[in-house]
Amino acid sequence: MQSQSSTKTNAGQQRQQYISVELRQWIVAQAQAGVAPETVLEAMKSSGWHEDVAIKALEETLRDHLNQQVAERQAAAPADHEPQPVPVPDAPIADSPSKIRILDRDVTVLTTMKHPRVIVLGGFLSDDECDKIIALAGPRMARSETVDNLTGGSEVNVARTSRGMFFERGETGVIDRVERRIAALLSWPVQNGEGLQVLHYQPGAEYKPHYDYFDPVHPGSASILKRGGQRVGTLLMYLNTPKKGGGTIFPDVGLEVAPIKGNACFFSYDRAHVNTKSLHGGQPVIEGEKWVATKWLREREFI
Ligand SMILES: O=C(O)CCC(=O)C(=O)O
Ligand SMILES: [Fe+2]
Repeated sequence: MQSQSSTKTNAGQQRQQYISVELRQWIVAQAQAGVAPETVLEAMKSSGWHEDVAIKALEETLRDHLNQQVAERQAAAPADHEPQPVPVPDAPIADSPSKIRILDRDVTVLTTMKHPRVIVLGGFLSDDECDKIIALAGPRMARSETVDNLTGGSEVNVARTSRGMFFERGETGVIDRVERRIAALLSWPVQNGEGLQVLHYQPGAEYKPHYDYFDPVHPGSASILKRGGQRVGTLLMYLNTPKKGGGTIFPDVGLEVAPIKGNACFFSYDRAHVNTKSLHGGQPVIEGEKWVATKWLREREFI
């Protein structure tokens, strides 16, 4: 091994020397072979290196090597950053129908958008279905929680000041009927849906803009994704009509969907990425209250 680097003279001046390419390669090779840094350092010292200079050379070389590896990985696999698109649920609206028959109900197509994919439907639920769901959910409401990014568990979040609860899939007759209607509307199996969530917002309560998919970079996401893969679509069903406020907003495209009793707002996201423009939130309720039911759809069977 050559001993070329900067080294200190007795007078404390620094004499700059050159860390050769060969030396760098040798240091990297030692690290790759699993040789402990202390052993590499000892080898450098015994071939004439000053300890502090050798440490600096080691640190710099390994840091540069790591940075280069990261850069190479980023250049070779942009998919690491934007996941590949996956199939998503969608409604049969290709020929712009004003109404679609979904099992037992005629549903009006009010608004559609391609990017983000948003479909607003009129009369998706009957008034009676809305009232029944509120009555069933009411006694079971608790402060809404969101997913803890670190553990995958849930936690109370200041960004979400509604109260909420989850039904089991197929828990009662009305829940089962609505779930089957959703599956028929979106051609997506009932089994791929999470249990229906009901939220209740009082005046001032809101749900700040967020994404419904789980960001894979968060350590907590791995355990969540095991139960049916990613979320790929959301169907919001408005169970009442607040007097003022409470719209669902999509800030990336300046869209606000009015919360009207019985109407539904569907949106999908084919990858866990901001480019889906699926950022959305529940505006603060200004007057009255807001009840909404959310069905999240997964890639696979949700167990
Ligand atoms: O209340 C809303 O309008 C939005 C609800 C929502 O984003 C959610 O439940 O994930
Ligand atoms: Fe959401």
